[in-house]
Amino acid sequence: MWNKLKTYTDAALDLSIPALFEDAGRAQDFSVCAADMLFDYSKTSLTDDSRACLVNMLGESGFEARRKAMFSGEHINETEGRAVLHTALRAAAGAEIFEDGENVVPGVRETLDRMRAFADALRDGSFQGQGGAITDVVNIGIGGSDLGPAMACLALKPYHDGPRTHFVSNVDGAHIHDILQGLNPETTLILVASKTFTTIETMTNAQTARDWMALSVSDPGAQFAALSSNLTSTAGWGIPAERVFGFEDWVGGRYSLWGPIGLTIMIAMGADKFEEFLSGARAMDDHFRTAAPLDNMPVMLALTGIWHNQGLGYGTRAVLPYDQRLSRLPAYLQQLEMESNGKSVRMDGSDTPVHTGPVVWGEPGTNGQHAFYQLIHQGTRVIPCEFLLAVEGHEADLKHQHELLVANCLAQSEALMLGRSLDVARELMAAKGLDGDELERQARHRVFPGNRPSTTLLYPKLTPHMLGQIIALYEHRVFVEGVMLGINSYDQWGVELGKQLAVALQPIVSGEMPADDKDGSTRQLVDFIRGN
Ligand SMILES: O=P(O)(O)OC[C@H]1O[C@H](O)[C@H](O)[C@@H](O)[C@@H]1O
Repeated sequence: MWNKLKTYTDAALDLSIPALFEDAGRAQDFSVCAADMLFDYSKTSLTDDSRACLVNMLGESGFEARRKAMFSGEHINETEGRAVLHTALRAAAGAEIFEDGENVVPGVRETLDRMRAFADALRDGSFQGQGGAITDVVNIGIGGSDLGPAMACLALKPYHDGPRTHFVSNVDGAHIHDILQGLNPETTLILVASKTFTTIETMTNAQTARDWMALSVSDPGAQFAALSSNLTSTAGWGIPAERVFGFEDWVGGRYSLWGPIGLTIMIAMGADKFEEFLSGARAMDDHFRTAAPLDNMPVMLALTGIWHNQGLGYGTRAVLPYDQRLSRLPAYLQQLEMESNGKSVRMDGSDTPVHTGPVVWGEPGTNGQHAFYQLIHQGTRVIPCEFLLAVEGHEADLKHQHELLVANCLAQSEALMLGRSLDVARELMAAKGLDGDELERQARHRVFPGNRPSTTLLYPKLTPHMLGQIIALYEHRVFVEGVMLGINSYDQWGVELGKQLAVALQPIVSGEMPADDKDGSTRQLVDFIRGN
């Protein structure tokens, strides 16, 4: 399958992206409009033929059957024997989705109703802390139990009208120290968010929070709630069932913000807005499961990714939201994409013949422009850039700033594609009065190679509904890329080894055990730490 693509990638290396626009219809032909969004991938080297090859490869990968299998609750997470049903968390009330013969939607809706009642009680003050109404909510969780809700809470700041929200994830005591420092334990609620309820960082921070609260209130446990699929452990931790919001093992941690793990989002902006967030994701689900490949936004986002990474060998992908409130989107996507598709063995146990997921990274524009864009424009590596941009900002009184933001975003994709030729650079230097060797030397530094690919996702405004669409778009992109690679996007065995070794190293670091059986480097590090 990958050999077929090589014919096109070889040819693409000599293509001029600007020249492709001699076809007046290119921008439109190489774009997808769906659900009020525009995904423009025309500033890439994809052509009709290479795109058709990718669409064929998609067909050969068994994509359609796999998509159906996912939505219908089959156990496509084969290494863990689980279904992959985060889409059920946002299904319409009344929908029917079966897992092991049971319709899971009523249970999902019941949990959402319980979340709503709890969030309402916090927001209207009927749930009281030991010093009055709850003013602050701290979500203690890590990975999927942190990145999603933290990213979404920041993204939807204009909609916050509930208690303040905070996130603690790192086991580094500095994190919880700095967050709790400014809070009143009598009016703070702690949400312990952990699918497994065993993650050492989260359980350690939760205990620290309980100790902190116990210094000021007589019943610290009364201001704790749990978001988890491990109901035995939440009970063991002393959190009463009415404040435990559970979910099933068919929700992967990095796909879990649509249910209980999203409770912080619901508390911040209210259950109705949270429903809008879910409905956005649902709209993207409906689009993804029905649209033909060329009209299917997640599919084309994925095929563009495959073209750049597996096809052309560009090993990283920059995600560049020109939207300050999406500043945590790159971090969120790092887990979503790199934990999902960072594999090297296929479903059948064989090695993958091509690279799997790319390195995903990024920062919001325009900040990144003043930091790392230099390398994107003139460095030796080609880095496909994925721009995201809202047509309208929330700050009506700062429209001129939004226009500047938009202009910058468009300017970057234009500059990447068009570059600046040596001739133009020479003219610039001549205009500055240079000539001869010095003109030539200076001009060379001012050349932009151009022909650098980027895509742009435009959306009207970052509302709860729109954010739901955007996140679901990326979730489905990961699915499509995973299917084409033949890997399981829904396990994460690669995080296990370090965790096990950390447990074994703790008594060595504290000095209770010798480091004798460790390698020379680890022994040296331990000696230095102990010696200091
Ligand atoms: O929600 P938890 O069970 O605490 O897990 C938190 C995180 O820990 C792990 O190491 C996994 O790699 C992540 O996928 C997960 O989101």
